[in-house]
Amino acid sequence: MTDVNAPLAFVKMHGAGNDFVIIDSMHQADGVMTTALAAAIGDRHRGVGFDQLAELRQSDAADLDLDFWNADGSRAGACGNATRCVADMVMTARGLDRLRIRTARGILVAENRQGQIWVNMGAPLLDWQDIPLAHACDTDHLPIEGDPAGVGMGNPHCVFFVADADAAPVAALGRDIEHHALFPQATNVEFASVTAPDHLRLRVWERGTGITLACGSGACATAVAAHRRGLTGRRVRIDADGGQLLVDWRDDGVWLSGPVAHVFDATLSAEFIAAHR
Ligand SMILES: N[C@H](CCC[C@H](N)C(=O)O)C(=O)O
Repeated sequence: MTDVNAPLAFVKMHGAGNDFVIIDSMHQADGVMTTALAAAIGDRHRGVGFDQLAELRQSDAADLDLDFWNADGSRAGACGNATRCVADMVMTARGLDRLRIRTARGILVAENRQGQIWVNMGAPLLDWQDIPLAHACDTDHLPIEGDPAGVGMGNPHCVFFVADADAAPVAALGRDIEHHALFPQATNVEFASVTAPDHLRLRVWERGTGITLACGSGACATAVAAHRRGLTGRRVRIDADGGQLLVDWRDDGVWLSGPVAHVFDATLSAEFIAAHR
């Protein structure tokens, strides 16, 4: 039996500044994470702090299963940057060029192309039921002031195109739109400006976390929304606050790449685990 109150080792990684705690539970019978424990680890004062926590689990359908938690302990159905970080870590450790990762969204494929890791985040969800929205509407032009677009990437996104993303009120508007009635499961909120037909500037308010330095699924959703509106081609560079992401919307799905950093390895004490489980 696994001692669920044993010390818990984790890896801190950054994907373009998107900040992750990664826990490897591949050799446990069950995952160790709970909502309460994720929220405690996610608290930057009481715990460690992260934008998302990702837990690796043994899979009967892919090379590994991957689950995501937000800083408030809520679950996220997709996390592109953490998927890239985990793919990089596991492919390096196992000497693989290709990896299949099962998330809540389904099986995602990661590939090493000339030393650069790409993850296929799957086809964008563009029907209102799938994002999901509360009622039928044109997902390219949501009935919200500012004319945002709605896109699902396994998690909901509300994308505003603005003249200058750097001047956008990300915190004030992000907090409001996150819980807008049109989004029954709340939403991530993107503020994007078009720099060139292959280049966007992006700032993000993440559901369950707040402002982050980058958001992979948000970058994918923004690239999809921009192309749908005829603003960009299918392959774009996206400048997030913490680094540059690459998005390539191909026939087989939306591919995501960008920088990855292994920051440190550490261990949470048994006392911390026992107090917060
Ligand atoms: N940072 C993540 C997205 C987190 C989304 C999460 N905040 C949600 O509740 O959907 C990414 O790289 O895709």
